[in-house]
Amino acid sequence: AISYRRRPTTSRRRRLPPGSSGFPIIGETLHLFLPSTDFDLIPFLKSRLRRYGPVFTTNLFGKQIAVSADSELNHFLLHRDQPLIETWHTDTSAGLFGDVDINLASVHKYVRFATLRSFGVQELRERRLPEMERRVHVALRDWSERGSVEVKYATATMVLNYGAKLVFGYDPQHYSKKKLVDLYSSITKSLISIPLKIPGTTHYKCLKEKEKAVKLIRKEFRKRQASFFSTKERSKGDDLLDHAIRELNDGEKPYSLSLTEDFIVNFIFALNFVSHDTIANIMTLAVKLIEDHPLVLEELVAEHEAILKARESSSVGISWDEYKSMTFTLQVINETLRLGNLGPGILRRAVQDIHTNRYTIPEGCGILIAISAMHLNPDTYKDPLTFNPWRWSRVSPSDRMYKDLMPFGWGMKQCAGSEYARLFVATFLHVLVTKYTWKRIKGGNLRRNPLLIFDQGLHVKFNEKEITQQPPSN
Ligand code: HEM
Repeated sequence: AISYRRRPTTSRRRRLPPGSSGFPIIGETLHLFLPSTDFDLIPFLKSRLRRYGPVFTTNLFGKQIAVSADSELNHFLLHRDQPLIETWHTDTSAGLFGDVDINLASVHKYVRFATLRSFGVQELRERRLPEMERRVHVALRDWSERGSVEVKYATATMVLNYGAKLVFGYDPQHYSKKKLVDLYSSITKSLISIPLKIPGTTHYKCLKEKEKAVKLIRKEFRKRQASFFSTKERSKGDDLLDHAIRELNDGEKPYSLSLTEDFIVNFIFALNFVSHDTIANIMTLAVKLIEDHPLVLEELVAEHEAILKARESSSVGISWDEYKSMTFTLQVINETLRLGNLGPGILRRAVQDIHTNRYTIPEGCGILIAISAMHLNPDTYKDPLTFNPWRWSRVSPSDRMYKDLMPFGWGMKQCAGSEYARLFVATFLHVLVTKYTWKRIKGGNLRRNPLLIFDQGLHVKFNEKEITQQPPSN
């Protein structure tokens, strides 16, 4: 077992984890871009873990990084968080999202609080479900009327339009210029790109798209700010922006944070991004995986038809209790999240020397908490590359399988949108399997660059199910 100390033992003074640093400056960065086969770990992680064991050092993007696939160490680090470690970004994502410094305690608390106020369990339970389900119905009906649909783009549109509505009242019909989803789609493409602000580079184009998205959000901010002062009546609006504007103008300083226009606009920009791309990826993966596993589809259909059958005729849509009773669906979602691994892991930086009984991770060193490697560890998950939702039946929260499943992170900074994400995917699957069938037309091949992408997209034909006439009962 690993143990932790405040100071290094003299015999093991500052022993770094094993590893290699590659070429000067670029280090081993290029290895990151060697693609994986399907769901497997990227070859770079796989080969280094085999060579050095679960904790090793490398040099990526010109920075020294300790990579940990060690369950115990990762739980410890995420549990302790500050003052031991802090959130960290690559220069590329810092350029994009850096205006919101999540390491400041006041910023972190406000971001969490404001996200949960719009997307937390209480809101989901009391208000969000009917509208969420309605939007899924409308989207699927629309897709079924088309020849073929690219699922990632289609789900991203559905999820972003709903999320952005909750955040700043976005309605795509009111915007004639480029749609928000298209701006964000181009940003996704360059999340891992070399951060050169030179015209023509991917990163440069991406920053330009960010400016357009920010402009659109800022325009809405200023419109509401003006009406806050011009109308005598207090706005009763309650999207995230309405709350922020009231807090700003009332000088409330939530969590001692002085809100500013720039902070609010940039926070909304970042939240729109994290709240849709992730969910759209998981929905797309689920569509692919379920089609590839007919027994999974069969059990899903059975679960959801049973829900419809048991439902009182007066209720119109999914209830919270029904969602919580979707045992198999939640297993399918867990398994999709485990295999899906949208990125290699979570980035942190050591704020002070971290001594374990084996190594020291030095102050300033980046830390990649390699969640993807934990999710595909054969010692924890038998046949880790197999999509097997049944592996989650009868797993209790104290089991290692359960503890090591951390697609949403773990500890103090665990994802504030995790329940919203699960609920959205469950609602989508409910409507999909009860009312539609689907067939892949083309695409569906995965690659990690090292973030998960569908090379040619996933093109699917959706068809509405023929409703079989029930014989009249006597
Ligand atoms: C499948 C979907 C999602 C995945 C896999 C995911 C993953 C993650 C992960 C791994 C973290 C932790 C990062 C860290 O520890 O540094 C995180 C944090 C966060 N996520 Fe998500 N996320 C998802 C959906 C969402 C959604 C839908 C929202 C908003 C509605 C959201 C909002 C946030 C926020 C605000 C944080 C920061 C929390 C904090 O620092 O306290 N995420 N997410």
